[in-house]
Amino acid sequence: MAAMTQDELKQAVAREAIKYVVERDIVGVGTGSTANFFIDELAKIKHLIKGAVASSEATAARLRSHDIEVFDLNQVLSMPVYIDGADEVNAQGAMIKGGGAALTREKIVASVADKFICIADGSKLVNVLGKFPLPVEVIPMAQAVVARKLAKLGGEPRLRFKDGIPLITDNGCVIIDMYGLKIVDPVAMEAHINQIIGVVSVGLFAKQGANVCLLGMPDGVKTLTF
Ligand SMILES: O=C[C@H](O)[C@H](O)[C@H](O)COP(=O)(O)O
Repeated sequence: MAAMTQDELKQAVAREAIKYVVERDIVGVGTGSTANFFIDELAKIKHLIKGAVASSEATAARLRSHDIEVFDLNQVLSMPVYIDGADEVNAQGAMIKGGGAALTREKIVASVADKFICIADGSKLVNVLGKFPLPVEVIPMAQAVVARKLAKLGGEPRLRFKDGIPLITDNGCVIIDMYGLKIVDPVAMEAHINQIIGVVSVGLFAKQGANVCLLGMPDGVKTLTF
């Protein structure tokens, strides 16, 4: 039997995540290629849910393309689950996110949900977070001062570019990626970066990490519960 492709692994966890969707309620939806597979699965049961809250403009557009109603978070008091991918996850459920530049809205939507269901192919599980560059969303005028402060943490801060120009997020901000940072204490690192003036948010989801992680493995979906 041929080995499963990464897309097939992502599709498998997206399918599994549907089991966590609560009928007649709102589901928080993340951003990225794995979340896109989830949206396509969600479309198949859209008649059973009330609607969704999106963590990015791209996710909102994909949800709407399937005729899934997208609610403004300001109109939503609570939601049972937030379902999203990750760039790295450790055995305690702490994650690096923001490879798709949606970290801030992802964190905001996730903070309203009762449970964070992380969906990822098995290659995202790591012992120590930090091989994937840690994204930090920053107010543009503070870019240089924040980069200088981030450099003191040991890694190399690099402004993220797209098509030759600095990437601008859905929130009108820039992203500084921290290369080579070994994150031994994710909760402390998240708190430290959060207090740097000019930082909007950091792509470390440690204080509020995943409650469940569905990992796509060659022999099936592995479920980690935290
Ligand atoms: O900003 C993007 C998000 O945090 C994504 O959830 C993360 O980058 C994982 O994306 P993918 O499922 O494409 O690997």
